[in-house]
Amino acid sequence: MLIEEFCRQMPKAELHVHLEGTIEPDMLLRLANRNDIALPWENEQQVREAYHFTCLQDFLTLFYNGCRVLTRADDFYDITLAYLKRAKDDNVIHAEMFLSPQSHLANRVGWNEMLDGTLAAMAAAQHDWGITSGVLLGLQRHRSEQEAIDILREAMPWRDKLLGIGLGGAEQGNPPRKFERVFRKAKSYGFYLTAHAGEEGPAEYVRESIERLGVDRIDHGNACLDDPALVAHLVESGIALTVCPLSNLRLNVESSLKEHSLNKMLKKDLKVTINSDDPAYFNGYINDNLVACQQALSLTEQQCLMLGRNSIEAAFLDTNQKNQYFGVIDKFAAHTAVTP
Ligand SMILES: Nc1ncnc2[nH]cnc12
Ligand SMILES: [Zn+2]
Repeated sequence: MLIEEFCRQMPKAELHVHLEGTIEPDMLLRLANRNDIALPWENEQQVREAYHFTCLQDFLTLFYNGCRVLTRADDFYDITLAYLKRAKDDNVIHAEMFLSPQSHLANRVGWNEMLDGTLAAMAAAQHDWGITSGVLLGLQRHRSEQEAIDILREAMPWRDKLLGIGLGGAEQGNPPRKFERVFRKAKSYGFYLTAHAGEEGPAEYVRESIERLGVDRIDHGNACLDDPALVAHLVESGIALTVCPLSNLRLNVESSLKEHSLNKMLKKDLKVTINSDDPAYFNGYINDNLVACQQALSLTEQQCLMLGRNSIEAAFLDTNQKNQYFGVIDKFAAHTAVTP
């Protein structure tokens, strides 16, 4: 088969996707209608036309506005199931998804609505399609650390059902060190830790996320390339970067896929994975991202397989589960020939 088809069919994990960023325009309009929420758009085309951004903040304003359509457990169920179905169709075998509690609490939507719906859809997707998944609470960095600590405390009843925490939102001017205490607490609860860093912010924020927050993974991480000692540390420690190429283009973090940091990251042996971030807003799911990079950078079959294996290695799964998934990829590779 052609390498493009090989990328699409390869079993993979998605490790960086925001559930609220998966609400497609038709779903957005349907949920708004169902919950009697006024939106400034009347049809799908108007919604799509609004999805043009010059920077991260531009996008975040629309993202938070879109969160308003989610009010009941059913809404969270529907968006989670729709994403997992779409991911399964891209041959995703495991997904780790951010949920942004502060966005919903600000809209007077409670924890039961958010998590009962989301977790029920995850169980249904595993039962029906065999796809495994986990939820990370995406804390907002423009809000206070005290608020993040409160969020962590409020999430305690669901502790065993959550994978961990992440840090997202407007990066510039909101350094990771602001959240040192909350990350320490989360670690003590046995949570996995990750943070968006080096997307719009500097390499220093990637370094701080590692040294002061103790993260297990970096989301994006593009700016790390500006600091050779940091790159060496990332390579040596095996800390993975969850790179989101089409998101980077849409938010003007990178100017083209041919010039994308991914190329340099691969050359420097950084452990990179390819992800979609907010696929409904950036018009690209994981396979769209993978195929676009393969085409732009002429990635080889071996490089594509490495990206697939990296996604399992960097997942917050136990060793047995990882070995099982490595086996699935190996079997795929052994039975699939790429036409030159
Ligand atoms: N790309 C991104 N960066 C920071 N916060 C986000 N929240 C959702 N998508 C995000
Ligand atoms: Zn993100």
